[in-house]
Amino acid sequence: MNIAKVIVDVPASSINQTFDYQIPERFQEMLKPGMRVMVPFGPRKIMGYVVGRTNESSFDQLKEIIDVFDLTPILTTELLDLGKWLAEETLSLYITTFQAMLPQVLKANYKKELERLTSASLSDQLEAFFDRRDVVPYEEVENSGVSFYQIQKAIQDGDIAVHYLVKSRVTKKHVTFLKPARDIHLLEEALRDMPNRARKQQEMLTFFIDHPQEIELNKLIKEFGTTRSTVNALLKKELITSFRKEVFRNPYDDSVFEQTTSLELTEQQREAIEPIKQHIQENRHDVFLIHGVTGSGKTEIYLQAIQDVIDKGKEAIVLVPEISLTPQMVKRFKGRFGSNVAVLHSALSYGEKYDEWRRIHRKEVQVVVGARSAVFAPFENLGIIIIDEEHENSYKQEDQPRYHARDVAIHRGEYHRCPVILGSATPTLESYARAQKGVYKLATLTKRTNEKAMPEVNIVDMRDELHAGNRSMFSRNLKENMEQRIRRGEQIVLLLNRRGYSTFVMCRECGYVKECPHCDIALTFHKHQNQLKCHYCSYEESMPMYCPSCSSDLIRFFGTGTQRIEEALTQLIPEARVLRMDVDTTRRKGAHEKLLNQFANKEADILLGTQMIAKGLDFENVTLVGVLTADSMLHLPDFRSSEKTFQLLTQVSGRAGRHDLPGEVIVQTYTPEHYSIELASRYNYLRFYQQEMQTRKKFQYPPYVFLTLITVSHQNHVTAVQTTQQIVKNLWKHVQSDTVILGPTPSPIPRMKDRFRYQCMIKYKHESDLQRLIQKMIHQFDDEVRKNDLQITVDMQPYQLM
Ligand SMILES: Nc1ncnc2c1ncn2[C@@H]1O[C@H](COP(=O)(O)OP(=O)(O)OP(=O)(O)O)[C@@H](O)[C@H]1O
Ligand SMILES: [Zn+2]
Ligand SMILES: [Zn+2]
Repeated sequence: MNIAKVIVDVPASSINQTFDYQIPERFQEMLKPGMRVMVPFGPRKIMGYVVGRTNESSFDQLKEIIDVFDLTPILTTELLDLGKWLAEETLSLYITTFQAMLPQVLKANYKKELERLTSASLSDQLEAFFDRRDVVPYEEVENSGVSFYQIQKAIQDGDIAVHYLVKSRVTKKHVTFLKPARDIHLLEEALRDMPNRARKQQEMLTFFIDHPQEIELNKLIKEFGTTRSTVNALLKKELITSFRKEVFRNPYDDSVFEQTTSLELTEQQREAIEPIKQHIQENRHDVFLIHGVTGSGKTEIYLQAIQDVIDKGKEAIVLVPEISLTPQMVKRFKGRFGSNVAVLHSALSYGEKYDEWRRIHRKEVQVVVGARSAVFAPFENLGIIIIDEEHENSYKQEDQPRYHARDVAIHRGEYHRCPVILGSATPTLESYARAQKGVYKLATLTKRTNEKAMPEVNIVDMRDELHAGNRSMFSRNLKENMEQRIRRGEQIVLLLNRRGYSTFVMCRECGYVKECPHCDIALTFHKHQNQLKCHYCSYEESMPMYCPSCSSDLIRFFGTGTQRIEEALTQLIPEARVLRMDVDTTRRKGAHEKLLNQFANKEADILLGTQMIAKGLDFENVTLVGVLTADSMLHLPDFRSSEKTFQLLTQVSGRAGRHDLPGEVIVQTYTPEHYSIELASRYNYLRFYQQEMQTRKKFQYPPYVFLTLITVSHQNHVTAVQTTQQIVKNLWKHVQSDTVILGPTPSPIPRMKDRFRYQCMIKYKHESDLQRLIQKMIHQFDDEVRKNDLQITVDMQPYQLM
């Protein structure tokens, strides 16, 4: 087994394969799959991942591995296989899927150093190698008498640690510790011999006699009220010793979380958790969909299921959407499981993320709570994977590799034979349909745990406002209610749904929205050409002057930003204290949290914001939620727009009246009769599901069909069109008879960074080997891609259609 199979770090499809390298003698014993190596590649030296070892190669004259970066594998064999599977499923490169599983720090080649962790004597060679130093640059291993294998062993035994040195050394933090250097009776002897004027030293020595365990230097100085010089005096007399120890930066101070214990479950919770517990006990895989209204106690179910998993000595992954990963959320998991929880969050620094990842890698925790990429946590003994708010689009990565965390979770769940739990108050149609078919197991929670009714939702027809002469963004009803709450010292959340603004055309007189006659999707307004276009089928027409439905000339595209609303709001109700939360006010790190704290501390009456305020927030003083324009998302050029509207309205309504004070929701809309608005106001998910499924069936959208999106971009317009055309033509020749290929059409953003973008959409029911087929089509353009800067991207599960 002296040959290594290596995936090299060259992100090009022509290089997307393993290369064979000879393993030099000195790495023979220690090299394992999942380690990173440095290898010669053409004239360069590059990084690569060892994915296997073998005895034979079809090539002779293999080049040798130059260096090995890791002393323990950073990818388990499961993750290596997962990466391979994921690359094939999503048509990504192997190298990109491996990189996606690792923290940033491990994606590059950093300098390393070895640190001695023990004062016990090591082997002669290692002693010579360290040569009384605590830390030695890794390069010194090469010409020393020690072998890499010896070092590897010492790391496994905990005698040595290896550190990757990232810029500004963020990867590690060292702390100096002190402990007695001699037996206690010798310290006592020294104490008796100490002259009386050395009072401080006496006190400290007494302390060490009473507390002979190691203590952090800074802590000693602070708590003991002593100085460095006293410590130094004792060090010099060799009564105590100091040593450095690596501590992991824990971004959360675990001691501040109040510990909680399991709650007595409600009837509905018990029914939902029972089969999950059984699967955990029997090591069985299945996917469970928990459909529970907001406040129905889904999280408590997760917590108790995880407890079972921990009791079995296994591990748990909990995925939550990035924006829901609030301190409130972290607190619930840390509160139950304390420091047994690692948190993977994009707001952490590279170093902090790396530390959390290593706590998982070293099996120091059994639970990880994190955003999308936490699904790759390097656990080897998984007992459960939970995806909270499973309907969230952020579980889909919109970049290579274009994966959905749900698919990865299920794949890992099958491998580990453990349950996968999807939870939501508004499940995706895809998941709910699977549950209806029995592919997933469904549990339904209809009641809030506190038995409180859901807040009442009032719909305001904005067309009536216009007719009554009110041209502002705020209906009279909303204004009066806001004023009343402010008088009572209660708080208000106002949602401005900004996505989709200025893209669709609507009649403000009658609410009519121009849609594509072939696709049932709002046409997108292109300002420059004054044209309306369909982004699915490339249908287009010119912008009408009058509403085709009521002949009003008040037909126009829609658009207002949060800042303008804030201004209008302070004019309307001058006494209102408003906090604005949008991408602009939350750009800086920690800003999001600060705004929420301000609001929680009642420093403002109104929290005005975009989507990001709709999730997970829980303020007891909020009694009114206003949705300024429920329609804006309804008319996105996206077949999921009704679903997204329903989800958003349901989520945001769940923010009001969660505690003692009753809540109310006011939804302003130009299309009150639309089923997603009407049914969301009555919390009727099931009816919405049924109605939406009919639409999906009629127009052949998921879950009735699968979609694949191919996007081609090039600086030259003609090249982009022709390439797409050719792909479409070739595909037609090979697909099943019931498969449809739409396009080529210009992408929703037809030109980006001076590149023209065209796309085609494949709608299919049965294509057993579509990935391979597409791969073949694309390979024909390999030369163009390499030499002519052509780009072709494939999304096997497109979500962002605009
Ligand atoms: N069995 C129970 N008995 C009493 N209180 C409970 C129980 N289960 C959960 N709770 C409490 O009810 C509240 C709502 O529960 P939880 O947050 O778990 O619901 P959820 O379904 O996750 O809500 P959301 O979808 O809004 O996030 C919490 O304050 C929780 O502590
Ligand atoms: Zn009209
Ligand atoms: Zn169309």
